[in-house]
Amino acid sequence: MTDQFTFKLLATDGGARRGKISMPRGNVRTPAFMPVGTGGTVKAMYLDQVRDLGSDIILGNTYHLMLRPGAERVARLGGLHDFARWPHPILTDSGGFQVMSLSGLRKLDERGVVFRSHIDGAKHEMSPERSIEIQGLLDSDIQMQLDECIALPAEPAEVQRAMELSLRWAERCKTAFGDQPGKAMFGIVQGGDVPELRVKSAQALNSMDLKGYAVGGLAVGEPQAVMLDMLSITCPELPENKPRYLMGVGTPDDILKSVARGIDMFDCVMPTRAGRHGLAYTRFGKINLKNARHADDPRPLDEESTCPAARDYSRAYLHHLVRSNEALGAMLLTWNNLAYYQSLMAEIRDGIASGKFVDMAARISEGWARGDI
Ligand SMILES: Nc1cc(N)c2c(=O)[nH][nH]c(=O)c2c1
Repeated sequence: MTDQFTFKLLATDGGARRGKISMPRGNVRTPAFMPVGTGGTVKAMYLDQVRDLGSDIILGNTYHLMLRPGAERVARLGGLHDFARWPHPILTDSGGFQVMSLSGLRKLDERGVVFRSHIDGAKHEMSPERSIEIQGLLDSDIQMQLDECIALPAEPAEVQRAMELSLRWAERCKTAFGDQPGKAMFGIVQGGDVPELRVKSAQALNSMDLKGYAVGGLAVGEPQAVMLDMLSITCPELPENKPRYLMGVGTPDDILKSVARGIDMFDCVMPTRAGRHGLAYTRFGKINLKNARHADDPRPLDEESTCPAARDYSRAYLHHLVRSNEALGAMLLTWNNLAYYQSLMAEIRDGIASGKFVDMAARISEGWARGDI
């Protein structure tokens, strides 16, 4: 056990990195995938199941939790770990991204954002300081700076304005976070699809000597090639001895290609949201269980999987559950999808450690391309 937040780079294979984040609530093996636990729950899963699949850390959404049940209420009840019965590390986002994507954003200026709740329309103000305060009330282990993420494509002048505002907000978040040895506040690199702005943002955040760095402003509508190009430009500007977190990413293919460019941490709603919509991620590719072709298929999703949802249920049954909109359909497919994502992360970590990342990635990609699923 440790009372400090530390990152150790254990191995590299080309641009891919194998590492370990250590903090008082536990260790995170990187590259790591963080299941999204929006309102203190990973939808359609028991958190013990999430843990048993190999999840070292989950993500909590500050926007949702501040609106309901409320950060002060969670604090009174002992913090998010006790509230949700998840004693392991939690990363919380700043809330800013979801303010701008979910709420009725009323105003954004130097002070912060003013918005109306998508739940009851109540007015809220979120400054960099308030975002860090809320994440502290949640007792979050890794807290994200408040930033402004703009959708792509965007005018370079607008990208620059948002990037520079985010840098000023990073300084304010660093000051508000103060010195919490066992916790971390990560800065977020912005700069859109403009290489020189990405470099400027990364170098400025680097000079703040933060405990970790996220790459934001991607997975916001740009082609995968643009995202990957921005990673190839950004990651070399970030310190080797700090974790790098790509926000909101992604598909298994996104993850493989982003690990190859130096990313250590990922979060994405894709496996959980897809599971609720009848989609299964497998080593053979993605399977849409709504499709009638599965109605009489006695095969499981993957008879070699260690996950009962993938190994013990026929595609015909899963198709029936999905078409009947049965809750068990969402539960089993979410279970399968998170199991697949965590098995992919374990395979990636092993591939890097053994110096076989490139061959491993090629083999996995070939499996997806088989198509006879
Ligand atoms: N794709 C993205 C998902 C996210 N949750 C975020 C975010 O929380 N902050 N900033 C970002 O740029 C961002 C990008």
